[in-house]
Amino acid sequence: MPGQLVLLRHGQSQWNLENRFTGWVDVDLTDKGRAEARAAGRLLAEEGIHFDVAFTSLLQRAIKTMWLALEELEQPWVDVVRHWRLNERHYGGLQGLDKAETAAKHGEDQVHVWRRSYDIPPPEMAQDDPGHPRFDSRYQHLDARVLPGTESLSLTLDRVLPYWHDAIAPRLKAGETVLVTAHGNSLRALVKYLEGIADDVITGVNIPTGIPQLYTLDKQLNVIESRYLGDADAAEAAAKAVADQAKSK
Ligand SMILES: O=C(O)[C@@H](CO)OP(=O)(O)O
Repeated sequence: MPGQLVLLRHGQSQWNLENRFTGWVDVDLTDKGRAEARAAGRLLAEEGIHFDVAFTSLLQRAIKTMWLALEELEQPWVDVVRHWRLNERHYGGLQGLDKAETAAKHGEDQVHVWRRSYDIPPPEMAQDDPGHPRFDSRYQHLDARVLPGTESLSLTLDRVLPYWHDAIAPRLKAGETVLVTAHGNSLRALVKYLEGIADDVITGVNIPTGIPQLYTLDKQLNVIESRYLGDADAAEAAAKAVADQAKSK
């Protein structure tokens, strides 16, 4: 019997609150985000989940969400593995910009293409931009050629998948229960792969902050069942609110 998989998007971050494109910028959680992370831990406790391993990105909003959820779950001892391949999709030149202002300037349709199309990346961040990941010490051990200056969802999936196959899938196949705490778009990429969602359908998928999504998988890791824990209507409303972030006011 393969194990269970829980996907958890981080709680509200400072730039979720300010409605700014975030990507690889390492913003912290807000108080609300920390509360969401703890609430996620309580939902996992109610479900009686016992994790064997937890994977997360190199960005503090995901790392801290994972800590807080595991603390609330009273499983702070669970093995934790952090990896850059679980980082958020790199938002290129949009990082730091206000989503509604960007929609007012470029049009909602263009911003929807940048946010949700499968294979059209946002404008690229210049290689010499001080915010480029090649100047960030946490990525210094990597070949600079793998570090993105922008990413579409398709490019995000291309860099998440090798890590899924090498590190995460073997643990599930061994029967372990696995937590992946990551980001709106790195998780959309994974969800697209796991559920076999078509390129034109993934554009309508939005992942709410801080609500655990529980997957039951078969031996080949095909999805048997998936559901958000807690109140289904609340999860749906929260996903819609994410979709609406880039409406020009
Ligand atoms: O800003 C971002 O990095 C992401 C996730 O917060 O935003 P969006 O939902 O617009 O893709």
